[in-house]
Amino acid sequence: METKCGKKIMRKDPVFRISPQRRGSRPNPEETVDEDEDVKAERQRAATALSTSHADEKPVIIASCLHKVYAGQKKSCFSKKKKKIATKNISFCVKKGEILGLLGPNGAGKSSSIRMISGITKPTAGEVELKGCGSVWGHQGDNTVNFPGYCPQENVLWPILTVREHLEVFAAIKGLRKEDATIAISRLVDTFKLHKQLNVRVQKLPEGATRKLCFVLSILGNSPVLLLDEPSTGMDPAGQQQMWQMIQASIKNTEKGVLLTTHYLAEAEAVCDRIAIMVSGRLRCIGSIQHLKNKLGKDYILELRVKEASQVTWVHAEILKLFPQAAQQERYSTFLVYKLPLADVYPLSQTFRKLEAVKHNFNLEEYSLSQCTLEKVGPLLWFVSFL
Ligand SMILES: Nc1ncnc2c1ncn2[C@@H]1O[C@H](COP(=O)(O)OP(=O)(O)OP(=O)(O)O)[C@@H](O)[C@H]1O
Repeated sequence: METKCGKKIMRKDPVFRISPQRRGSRPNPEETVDEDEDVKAERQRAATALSTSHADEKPVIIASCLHKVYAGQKKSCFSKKKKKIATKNISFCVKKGEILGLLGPNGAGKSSSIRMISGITKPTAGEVELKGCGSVWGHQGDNTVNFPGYCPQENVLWPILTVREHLEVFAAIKGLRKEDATIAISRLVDTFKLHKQLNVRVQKLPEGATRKLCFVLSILGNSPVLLLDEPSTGMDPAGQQQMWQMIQASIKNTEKGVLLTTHYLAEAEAVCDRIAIMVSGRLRCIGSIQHLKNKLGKDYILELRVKEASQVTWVHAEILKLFPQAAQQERYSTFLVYKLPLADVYPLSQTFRKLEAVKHNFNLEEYSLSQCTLEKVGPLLWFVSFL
């Protein structure tokens, strides 16, 4: 390989990148303050899971008190190195058959977390245990050499190797027997329609196809743990859909677990069973999508379209009379939008009766009452960073 690719390329070699370094860090004893109940409960779950000796009860991924401080760079020879805290004592588990989404703005610490879990980056403190790969960082090391399926954020591939050569090299590294590798590769090539690109060198592939190859390489070998760092970046919508289906299909009714980082709420909502939100290195929220909506989007959105502009003032007054805590969000000519707190909306049957009366009395064209979607919750997520 070295003769073929040259030294420079080998330094960025994906094989070395996926070779986990092991152990050497201790759990962080630092107390965590002002954490929400869901985050605290997850921390406890991770700690308990680490200490259990029953293999059946172990989650697929356990990350406990992961803390990462980067040394930082000197701005000048006179200034001191400024340390950067990328993650602050984060803990979570991924259960069997679960896809956990790690969501957060740029610089939240998602990639640092996934790199520590994959074994590539050494945590400053904390423990990681992966099913089938043993203790990546922590006390009870073993000598297991299985690799997790890892799709890094950057496409770290050999530019002059073809798609086929990548698939074959990765199959060999992951220990697949020749006949198993042939079957697995041909299945993946069919699923992702890679036939035409099989003999194309990576340097000639379009961005979306390169990303797809990275993802395919991560799922090759059937690892029980899949770590996907923004896998769909640069893909077209059809490619994204294919990938989402593949992720779900590959873990359905299995004992595998997936950790997926994403910027896209739509992706998290489409693929993930639970979502963890990271802001400024801290875990701020973890749970099902419904939990997230309940926690961050307690409000309902009422949208009304009035037929005649002359009626708008009357409709507005009526809405405030019926729902005293309604907060008007927008008004475009005859279109009105309000935010209604939960207390004003329940019981829903009564609210719909009131709205039907408004529709009838004020000749509304239409109205809708809906709970915040995850997309609507979106801006609130980033708002959490100011809490
Ligand atoms: N090798 C490094 N050395 C110094 N600081 C780093 C290093 N890697 C990451 N950081 C810093 O740590 C913080 C967290 O970065 P990280 O890449 O984990 O965030 P992220 O949530 O994955 O962001 P993005 O979505 O943009 O990838 C950022 O402020 C980043 O600048």
